[in-house]
Amino acid sequence: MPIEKRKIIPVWEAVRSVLDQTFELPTETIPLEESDNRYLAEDIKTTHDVPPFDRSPYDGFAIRAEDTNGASKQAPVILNVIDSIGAGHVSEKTVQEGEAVRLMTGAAIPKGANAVIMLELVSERDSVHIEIRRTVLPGDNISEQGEDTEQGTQILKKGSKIHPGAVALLATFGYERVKVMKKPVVGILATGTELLDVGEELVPGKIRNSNAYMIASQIKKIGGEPHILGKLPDDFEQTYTGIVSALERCDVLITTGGVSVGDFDHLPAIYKKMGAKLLFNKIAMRPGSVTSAADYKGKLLFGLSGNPSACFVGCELFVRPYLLNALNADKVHLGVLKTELQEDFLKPNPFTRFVRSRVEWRGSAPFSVPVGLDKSGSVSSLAEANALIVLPGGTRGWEKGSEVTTLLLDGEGSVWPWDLAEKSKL
Ligand SMILES: Nc1nc2c(c(=O)[nH]1)N[C@H]1C(S)=C(S)[C@@H](COP(=O)(O)OP(=O)(O)OC[C@H]3O[C@@H](n4cnc5c(N)ncnc54)[C@H](O)[C@@H]3O)O[C@H]1N2
Ligand code: MOO
Ligand SMILES: [Mg+2]
Repeated sequence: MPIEKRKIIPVWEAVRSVLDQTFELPTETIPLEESDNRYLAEDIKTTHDVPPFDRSPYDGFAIRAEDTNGASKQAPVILNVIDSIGAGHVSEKTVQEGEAVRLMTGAAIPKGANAVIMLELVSERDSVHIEIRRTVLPGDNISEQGEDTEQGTQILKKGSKIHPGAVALLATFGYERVKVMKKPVVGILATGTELLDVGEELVPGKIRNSNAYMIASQIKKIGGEPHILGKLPDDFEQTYTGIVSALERCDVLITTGGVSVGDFDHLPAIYKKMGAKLLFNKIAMRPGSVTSAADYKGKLLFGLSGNPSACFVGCELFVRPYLLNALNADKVHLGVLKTELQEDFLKPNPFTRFVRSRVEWRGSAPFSVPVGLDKSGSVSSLAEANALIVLPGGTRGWEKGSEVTTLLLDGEGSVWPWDLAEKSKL
């Protein structure tokens, strides 16, 4: 049988076509303590001023600043202490001329007072008299109501990922429960007669199914809910039926293996039989050139390569933005950093390469060091990789010391890292 000719597209075009497919995720309301790393389904506005009342930032005395006019070492001012409060209490007294209220950090400033002096700066004559030897100005040491943020300010955006700081704000404004996007359910099906379960002993010709677990871990990190739906032998009918029934149980289906041109690579024919609309099945990238995607009745099927590194890269470059887009995130792609390449890649490659690497900082300068075997079938390169060096395809190789774009596997993502590639038509 002649091998079908595939249309090769650049990476950014494949990414774009994935982003053009959208799907709606429902929302759910969950306890604040369970909201870490979830995506907010609504904008959050402050429901009150912070602080909600004028308060003391120090343990000290609330006073009337004008009472200290002219105070000095030689001419100290003596004030009567009329009350003493800790945080959480409000004094019922009003500070009048010559008076002070002893108060602790976080306590509300009593009526009549307009400044606070720290405990260390006064001498206590007895339990009800203090001596002040300096001039205090009105407003000194008062945390004013609303100085941190005012009521009605938009403080967190729909689509932002809930991190510890966001949790602090949600708690501040009384969100015991938080409205978040439901996690997209991602079905994962591994194909390959050679695949053993993780707990099985090796036998000749077989390998363990590592991709399904790797993808599940990537999906969790991205913010989805992975469902490993098992593995299928390289049999057309079984794979076809497996995929069709798996699609009913998830929002997105990822398969691994069987997308190339081999005798047992059934995915292309399965897409055809299903009537799924192919988005792409050949990308000018390495690893992962055979990464495929197809739309079946509004649901996306990602056909990732069986080769572990190719599978990993395909998930990061295409599945990540697709899921994060549905979660309303704004930085749906991997983060970008310019780094100095630490190895020669002198052989020109027509395809853009994504080299598993480690970004290391020497002082304030980022360097990228390729890690492990640079082959798409390699799994060891994934052990230490925290980044992918992007080596645009073309007629030239890349020398050690060149500045290269690097995609970061951890941390904040980016809005669109493909600008350069797009402009140069890579
Ligand atoms: N004649 C050609 N051969 C190949 C081409 C090509 O263009 N012409 N492309 C090569 C490239 S590039 C890649 S990438 C692979 C893609 O292969 P498939 O996606 O069809 O995947 P399989 O053939 O099923 O498996 C490839 C490789 O990966 C191992 N594998 C599969 N599933 C898993 C799993 N779940 N866990 C771990 N490892 C897995 C499998 O045993 C194979 O070694 O095709 C090239 N060939
Ligand atoms: O598609 Mo393969 O992963 O390029 O090496
Ligand atoms: Mg194959």
